[in-house]
Amino acid sequence: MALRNPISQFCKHISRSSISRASAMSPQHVYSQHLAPQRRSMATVVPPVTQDATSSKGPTAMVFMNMGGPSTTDEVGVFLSRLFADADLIPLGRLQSYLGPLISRRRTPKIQKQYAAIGGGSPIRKWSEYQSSEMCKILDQISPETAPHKPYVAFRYADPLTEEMYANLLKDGFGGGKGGRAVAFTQYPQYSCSTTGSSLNELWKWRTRLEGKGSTNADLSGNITWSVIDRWPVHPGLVEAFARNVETQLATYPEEIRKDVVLLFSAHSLPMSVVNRGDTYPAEVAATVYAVMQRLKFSNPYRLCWQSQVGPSAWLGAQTSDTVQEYVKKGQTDLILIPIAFTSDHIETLFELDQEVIHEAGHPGVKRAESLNGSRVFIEALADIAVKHLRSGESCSRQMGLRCQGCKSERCLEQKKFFVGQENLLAVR
Ligand SMILES: C=CC1=C(C)c2cc3[nH]c(cc4nc(cc5[nH]c(cc1n2)c(C)c5CCC(=O)O)C(CCC(=O)O)=C4C)c(C)c3C=C
Ligand code: FES
Ligand SMILES: [Fe+2]
Repeated sequence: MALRNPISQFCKHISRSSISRASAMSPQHVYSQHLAPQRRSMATVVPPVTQDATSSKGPTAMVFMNMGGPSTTDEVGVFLSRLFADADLIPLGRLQSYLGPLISRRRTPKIQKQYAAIGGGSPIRKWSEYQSSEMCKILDQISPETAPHKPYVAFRYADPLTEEMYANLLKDGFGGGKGGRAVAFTQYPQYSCSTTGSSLNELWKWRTRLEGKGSTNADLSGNITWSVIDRWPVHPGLVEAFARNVETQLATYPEEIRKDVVLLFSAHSLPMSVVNRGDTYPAEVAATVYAVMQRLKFSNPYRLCWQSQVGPSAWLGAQTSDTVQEYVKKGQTDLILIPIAFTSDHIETLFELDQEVIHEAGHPGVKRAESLNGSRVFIEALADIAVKHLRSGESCSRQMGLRCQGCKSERCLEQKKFFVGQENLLAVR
């Protein structure tokens, strides 16, 4: 990203603390129609899973990768300092190690206020631990051949970090012996080099440090075999989970106006420099939106808009806040905002959408669809994505092997070579 004045860029953000909304955990016990019968029938034929009795390929580590967020306001400073140190997200060139800490220090008080306003921290750790452990319980039932499945969380900027997760994997015996199997499962449904790509670069770095040549665990026969679930933008279970949350919110409008409510899908924006490098995220987000609209039989008019841009450089638009304001000005005051690129609540839903965009719109007809959080349909979708991957024999998607046309990063090159190359090891497992 070309930075004219990096410090002011990242410190000119809106900041207003108002009503606090606590993030109560409310798992929906709704079963997906296409997954539940399959699961029920398998549960009747498959005996309880024990590693010795039923699994030939297990145990399998299921590693949920995400950015993470500060669980308390005290953690905001360190969260931002890690975020601004990440050259895959915010490239500051040779000045990264100087400017990163400076910008994050300047930004911390404002962002602390925002986390305080959503109840004192990000709920992402709570949701990631819940989603991963619930998914593993389902996997033990539907994939006995790779059981037991052990859940891990690896965050890019908050605890537990990738290095902590990797140390736990080794401690739990996944390295050594004949070498264990681990699946890096991105929790970003749509791939971006600044999100999933950054997490994979970090995973590759720690794999090299902890298990590569010259490391204390360098016995190649005992290394962990890795594969990656790198994107799942139109998985039917994901689409179903989003669609049900939209339908639930649509049902709160009087029947006579329901079909005229505008559905505003909102995704985190990207700097245009990243878009122009060839990042696949915008196209994959659009694919999710279209799939959800297909599932809803195009019942309502809709738009995709982009939120959370940081600083004055060019970002992908139209911005969500402008979009809401413009529609309200045009007299369209019944709108449902749908966060479409993240699978649980975070500061950008609970603060930016709820406490800024919706609050400022000042119309009761402007609402938000619930995030996926503890949705049972969603968790069953995760299990379905995982089981298909485990049975595919693939180390990653075909798409992941191709770098962006504008990519100049050695990290991306080496990381992709590594994960694509794991396919040969998977074949002999
Ligand atoms: C799909 C989701 C996300 C994309 C793509 C993404 C790109 C991106 N983000 C920044 C800069 C910041 N992001 C920050 C927080 C943040 N970002 C996402 C998601 C995506 N970011 C989330 C869910 C969160 C909040 C985490 C939580 O609360 O749990 C922040 C920190 C907050 C702030 O200072 O405003 C920054 C900075 C860039 C530059 C970028 C693309 C290159
Ligand atoms: S930036 Fe996309 S592959 Fe490197
Ligand atoms: Fe972000």
